[in-house]
Amino acid sequence: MSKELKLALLQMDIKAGDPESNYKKADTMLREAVSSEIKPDILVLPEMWNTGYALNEIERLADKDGMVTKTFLSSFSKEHGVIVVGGSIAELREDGVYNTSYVFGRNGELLGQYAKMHLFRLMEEEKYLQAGQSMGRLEVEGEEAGVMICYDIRFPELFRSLALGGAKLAFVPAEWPNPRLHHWRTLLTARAIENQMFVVACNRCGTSGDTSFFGHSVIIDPWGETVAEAGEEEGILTGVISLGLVDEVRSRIPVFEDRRPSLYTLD
Ligand SMILES: O=C(O)CCC(=O)C(=O)O
Repeated sequence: MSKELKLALLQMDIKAGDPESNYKKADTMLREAVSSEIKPDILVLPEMWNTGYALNEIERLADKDGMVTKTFLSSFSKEHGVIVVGGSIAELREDGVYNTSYVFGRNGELLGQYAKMHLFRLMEEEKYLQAGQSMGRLEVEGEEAGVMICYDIRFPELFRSLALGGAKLAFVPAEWPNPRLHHWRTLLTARAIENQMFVVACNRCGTSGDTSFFGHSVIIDPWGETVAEAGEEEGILTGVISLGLVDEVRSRIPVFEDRRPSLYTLD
């Protein structure tokens, strides 16, 4: 059976260092998305949407053990019977701050969580954040899926491992800035084509200090075709995908059967 999923990506402007206003904005956009005509099954938020990149004050601003965010997203999922891929937030744990994504199911249950494992040095993440130690694997509507965050798309091994584990769908919350729109599009498209999977990437928009973010949240199918792509403005991007296309593409060009991993060695 070919599973159809209706998606809503919340391309949100984020106020650095102002969680209160960001929670309000997320709440407004989530409500807008569930009442939209498409009636989405899955809603996706961008990266670090609670605090933005207020890294200097991140320990003070971060959500302790993610409790505020988990309560908020879990009750929203349950109230509306939807799946929420909660982008990511700054989460304060005992050993520091993590860039963490939570995914909640239709009954408000936690389907999975993932802390960003590749920290982005260009934005000095490694000075302020702790790196996650495991992949973001989860099951969505009975299908294997993965969550990766922003810079992770530069690491094809991560996507390939998840795809080898059966993932048909990858969610990518991001705060990907100008001027690297070309990298954003190309890397996301490559990850979709090489792994023959859907890639659902939700970027932020707006500016933060000297950094501007181009939006262009996008849904890409396993052929590398764009199902839907946003512009630069704040708003909700919707699209419908059919997971049956993954099996179709994988049987037409059997990349996974044709791999020769025993030969991929240097000696
Ligand atoms: O890799 C890039 O160019 C952007 C990555 C990034 O902004 C991030 O991971 O926060």
